[in-house]
Amino acid sequence: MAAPPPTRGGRGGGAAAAPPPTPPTVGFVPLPGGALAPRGAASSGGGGRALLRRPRRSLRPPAPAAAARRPVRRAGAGATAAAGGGAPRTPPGAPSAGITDGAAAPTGAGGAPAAGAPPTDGGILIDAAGGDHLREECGVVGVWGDAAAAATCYYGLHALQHRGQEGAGIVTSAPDAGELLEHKGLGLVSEVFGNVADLERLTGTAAIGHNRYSTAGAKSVRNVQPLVATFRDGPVSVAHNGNLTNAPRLRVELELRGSIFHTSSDTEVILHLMATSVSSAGELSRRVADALGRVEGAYSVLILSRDALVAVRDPRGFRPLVLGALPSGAPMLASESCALDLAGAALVREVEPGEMLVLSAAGVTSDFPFARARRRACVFEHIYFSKPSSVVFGRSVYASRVRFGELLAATAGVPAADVVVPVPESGVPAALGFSAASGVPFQQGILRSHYVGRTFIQPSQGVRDIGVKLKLAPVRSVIAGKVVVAVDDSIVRGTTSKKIVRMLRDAGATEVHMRIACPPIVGSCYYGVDTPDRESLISYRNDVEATRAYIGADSLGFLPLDGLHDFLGEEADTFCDACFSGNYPILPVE
Ligand SMILES: O=P(O)(O)OC[C@H]1O[C@H](OP(=O)(O)OP(=O)(O)O)[C@H](O)[C@@H]1O
Ligand SMILES: NC(=O)CC[C@H](N)C(=O)O
Repeated sequence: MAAPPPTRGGRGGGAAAAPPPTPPTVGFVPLPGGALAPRGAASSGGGGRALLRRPRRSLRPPAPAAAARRPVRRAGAGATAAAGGGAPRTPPGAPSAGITDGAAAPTGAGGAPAAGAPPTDGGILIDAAGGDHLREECGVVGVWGDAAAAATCYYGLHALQHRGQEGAGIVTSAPDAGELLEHKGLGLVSEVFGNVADLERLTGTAAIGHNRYSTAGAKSVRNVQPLVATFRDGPVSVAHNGNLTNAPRLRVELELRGSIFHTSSDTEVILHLMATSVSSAGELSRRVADALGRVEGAYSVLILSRDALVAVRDPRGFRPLVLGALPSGAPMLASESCALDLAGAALVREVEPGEMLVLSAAGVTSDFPFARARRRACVFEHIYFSKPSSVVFGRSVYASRVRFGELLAATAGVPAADVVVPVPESGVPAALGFSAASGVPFQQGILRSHYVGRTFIQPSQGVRDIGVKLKLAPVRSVIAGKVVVAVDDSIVRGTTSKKIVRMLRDAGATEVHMRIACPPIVGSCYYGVDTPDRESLISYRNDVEATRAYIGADSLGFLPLDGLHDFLGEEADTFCDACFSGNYPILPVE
């Protein structure tokens, strides 16, 4: 794929160097119950095929004392970025253009910001508004027909803790019980379930669980999932990973028809749409299909009633969802395969985009009740979110990251480097790949404290600044007197990179070259990743050279977008890369 024009110094990738310039741098596992064959005409499972099969395949630059929220500036002409290209801009503000498929967001002439963008004056973006670190999404887990359902979910949530640290919860269903049992709260899984009695109280053989980091709605205990509602024919609970791009509009419609919302979460619209479904007297799966047929955006969702567990992935399959089987044969569902691993379940396959699985006493059925769409799996799952031990979208996350590092070494190598140092944790596999491909030795020149969780990295600039120092420490014996290549998975606000460069220089590095194993992030995510507003993304306002100057590195290089596409190969157009390209499969509807 051709790189966009380098209007603003190679936003799409490549490297920028400080003057003097450096060179460019289970087999089949039976489930309890009956039918295993998909029942939808368009089922990818294929008429007689077994259902259980192997898978197919914080820029928050610290503001100078008087600079908080000062006018945005950007690098002007003359930036010294190397190869790469610009990426289209996302439209200003939250667009309301309905659904598009593959439509690039409006771009100003020559790659400049579209109309409505803040003024620029040739400097570097400084934006001191609040915001957390990036790794925030949500994780879901579910199990059916398991005597220890709540405990299995608990382990699954532990394995998925990296996907959300704001709140956690588990809801269980016992056969013949009149209600669903729930326990949830704000905090980490270990905090919410710190009292084992809370877990023991959750009896039942079916359960769903959720780790939340909000993408819509407040960070309040009310919004912690799974959400539970009581319909006239029984209670229903929902756990959702993703973001519904038309939730605000649906909410207004529902409220005008009398729905009373109890949360500010987008997820609640699913419950109200189910309650008001034309199939409200019918079986759960029909209501779910009716409801989800009206929502747009990203959802990997688990819905539990007294009689069934329904798992659905949106037609574009933005967010992951896998099916596994416990040693007993009981089916388990999770955002990532690492949750199956911890619970002792075997990975069976992905839930397909647009697929609805219904787990009940009758067995497991598969259906594809929605209009088909091209898959748009989130490529950032491979770059940053998912755990390296997971298989996501049919690919090993670890292998992807190592390959990103190898490609980075090939496109933005550092001649005469002495040592490759990863920025823990997410930068480690890419640094290994960079080292292997370049022949420069890998060393753990930065160590991560295991006693600092993100709980302590609060959304205030002062605490965030100290947060990086609390979390990461240099190893002087590795760094001193060396030309260091520091490899990280991504730059969001630039906070971490700036601190890392300073830290390495203070530890005696003679040169520090930052290498980033993904393209510059230029757009916010509308599909369940809690990226900050694009105004806070350092690469939205700054070209590679201006970013390099801000973080203070001797050179800065990104994995180019076309390199990422080459890596994805024939699957490239089945991945969503909107945060790098501005190519949004669906735009939000207000
Ligand atoms: O540019 P910034 O706004 O600083 O954000 C980018 C940083 O955030 C992430 O690390 P995180 O702190 O989530 O830790 P991890 O690598 O251990 O997941 C990522 O790996 C970068 O290091
Ligand atoms: N990150 C997510 O998947 C969040 C789920 C849902 N949109 C919420 O905000 O609760």
